[in-house]
Amino acid sequence: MEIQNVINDASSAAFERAQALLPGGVNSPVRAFRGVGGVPRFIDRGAGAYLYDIDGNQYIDYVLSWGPLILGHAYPAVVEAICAQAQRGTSFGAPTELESELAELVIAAVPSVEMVRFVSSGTEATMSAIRLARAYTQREKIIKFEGCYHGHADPFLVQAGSGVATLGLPDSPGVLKSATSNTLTAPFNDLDAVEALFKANAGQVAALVIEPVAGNMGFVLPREGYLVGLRQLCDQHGALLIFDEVMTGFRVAYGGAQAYFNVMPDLTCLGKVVGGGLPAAAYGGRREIMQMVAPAGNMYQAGTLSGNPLAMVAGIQTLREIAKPEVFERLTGVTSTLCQGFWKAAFKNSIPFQAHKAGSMWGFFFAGDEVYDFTSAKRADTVMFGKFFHAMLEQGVYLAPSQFEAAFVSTAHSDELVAQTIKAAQAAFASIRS
Ligand SMILES: Cc1ncc(COP(=O)(O)O)c(C=O)c1O
Ligand SMILES: N[C@H](C=O)CCC(=O)O
Repeated sequence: MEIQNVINDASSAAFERAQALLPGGVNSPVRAFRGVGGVPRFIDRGAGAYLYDIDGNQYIDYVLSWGPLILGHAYPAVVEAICAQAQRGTSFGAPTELESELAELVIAAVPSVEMVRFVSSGTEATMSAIRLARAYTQREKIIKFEGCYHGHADPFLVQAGSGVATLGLPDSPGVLKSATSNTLTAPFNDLDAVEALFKANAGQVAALVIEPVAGNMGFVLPREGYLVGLRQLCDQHGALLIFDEVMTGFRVAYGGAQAYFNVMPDLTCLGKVVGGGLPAAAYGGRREIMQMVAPAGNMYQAGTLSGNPLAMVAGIQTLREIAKPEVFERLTGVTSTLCQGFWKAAFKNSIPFQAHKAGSMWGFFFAGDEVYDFTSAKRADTVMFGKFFHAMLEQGVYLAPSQFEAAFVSTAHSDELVAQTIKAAQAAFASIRS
């Protein structure tokens, strides 16, 4: 194994300083490396597919800011657009034409979206979408899935994935029982469980919200027919279907998971790629439902920095670039090569393992049996994951520091970098065997 990145003195010092100032030394839990141990790398800069830490180590980055950077770090057209906009002002608190420009791109791309409202984070998007669903249906309950993560708003912090799963936390203290008493949960990929919930709560379910491809319990694909089945159950029971495409939007396909699987939700939440690496997110859907949002209607939702011009131009440039047909063809090919390469290397070392993908989003488990829900995801070997993660980090490959996260590729991940990553994986599997 070719070890490159073992010196992390500067990151260690920075982490010590940060821990005295910020809870856990970070501003979002998974970054703290608690799922894998060790010192989180403090980042100096990013360029293309690479991250550089403050000790001068270079990494091929498969986290990409947790998904947004589909063009890689500091993509020139995006940086130029942000700089040009910054010269003209960073925020106005008044409408700009940029918001309509990005809205037109979103509506053209995402098949079920006819109108859109921009917000600043995925959390705001999902929180607002369920408020809207409740207002529209005049019902109170929602169904979510074990291991799915929809941001940190109170009603969603029930059996949540991502950092909640990484840290093995129970549902969060501080969240009132009354805030979650209308949240029903079902296992992912189990239509019968959803049908039973609808029957037991007849006429009370406003919406079913799902990550159509789960990326916050690790990467888990929906089984054949599952999303169509959910669509049918929602129709039968008068509930709205909400796809949380914060992660999958513009990622598994340009039109998101709904285009990839050809299943249309009533409302869609977007984030990450839509802001091109700046804080923008959105919710949108059928015009008739979206017209309920204030000031067109009376469902209230607002934001000082919503539709921020810097974020709008970053989103516009990003979507323009990735709309080119050849982009997704290449991204999908690169992701397939990575998954196959990892899987073959694990197999060669007799390590129970699986890797899966959709478009430019992928993930893997140290598990021999099929992973199809949160329970089976939790059976995966997190100790092996931790060893593999560090073996890769030492060879200059930056993966998400938790088994319960997904991985991403960008247009900057060349065939050469992918080959280098697979070579590192071969060495990592060999080093962690037994
Ligand atoms: C599927 C999904 N929904 C919602 C969120 C929340 O987004 P944010 O972190 O921007 O609030 C995330 C990520 O954190 C996510 O992956
Ligand atoms: N899984 C989360 C988002 O997709 C990871 C981001 C975070 O919690 O910081």
